[in-house]
Amino acid sequence: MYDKVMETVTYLNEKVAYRPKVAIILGSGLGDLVDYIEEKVEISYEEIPNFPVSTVAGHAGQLVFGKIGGVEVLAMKGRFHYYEGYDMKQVTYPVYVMKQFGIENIIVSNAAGGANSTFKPGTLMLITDHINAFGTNPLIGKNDERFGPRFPDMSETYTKKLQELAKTTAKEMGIDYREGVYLGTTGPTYETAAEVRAFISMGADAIGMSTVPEVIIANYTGMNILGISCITNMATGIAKEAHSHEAVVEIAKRTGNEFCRWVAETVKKI
Ligand SMILES: O=P(O)(O)O[C@H]1O[C@H](CO)[C@@H](O)[C@H]1O
Ligand code: HPA
Repeated sequence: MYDKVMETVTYLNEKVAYRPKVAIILGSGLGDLVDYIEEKVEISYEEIPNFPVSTVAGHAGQLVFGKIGGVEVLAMKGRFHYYEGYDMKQVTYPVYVMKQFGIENIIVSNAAGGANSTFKPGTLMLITDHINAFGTNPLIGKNDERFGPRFPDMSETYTKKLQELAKTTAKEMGIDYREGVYLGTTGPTYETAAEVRAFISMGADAIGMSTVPEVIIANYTGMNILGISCITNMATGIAKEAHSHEAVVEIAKRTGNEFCRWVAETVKKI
């Protein structure tokens, strides 16, 4: 794995002059953030050695390098989900690459169902912590100390300093946000109402099918982490209507503007 990662990193180093310290993983329907990136260099996943290819609607499959307000960034437009059939090492492969490429701060975003009944579609939630309900862990297997320790601590997974920065920025910009716990499951089924009740009793405020594996690896490799969920629907049992991915993407796109403004301004201060 290490050699493969380094091969990918060498390719990127040769292909682009940018050396960003900040990366952003864009969730379903949140790809418009790349419109805030100037002097872009875009690379399709197909072109990148050892990179998996994204198959989900609303996920383009490109690495986008450039600048937001003078700060160099790397945006991942299209992520890999466990339910697509990738194994956990493939799902998290880009995060390993980012770390070796020099990324120190990662912003992870997602579209998620609201489990906290005080949320509504369009609510932006700053992730304060997560629950891994995938039933597996991307670090299962032999550990390679060149990436990180065998038993990573997760007592401050979502970096307090970045949370404070995002909160201050939101307040300055008049952006409304909530805070909460993200619970990640495998999908691809949306939850049953009984599962949502169980997840709420476990402490979930938002439910999705991504983010947790990437964050586990970002924490393991020693990155600072900021997470934002865009609540696109209320979770099953709270919502009156049935779910569809088309509706998820549409709401994410519609409310994505606030998300993009918030992330762009926060990036400038990192
Ligand atoms: O988490 P992201 O990739 O934003 O997407 C969310 O939206 C999709 C379901 O509609 C799932 O992939 C879920 O995880
Ligand atoms: N559940 C799981 N994942 C999701 C949801 C949901 O309600 N909405 C968007 N992604």
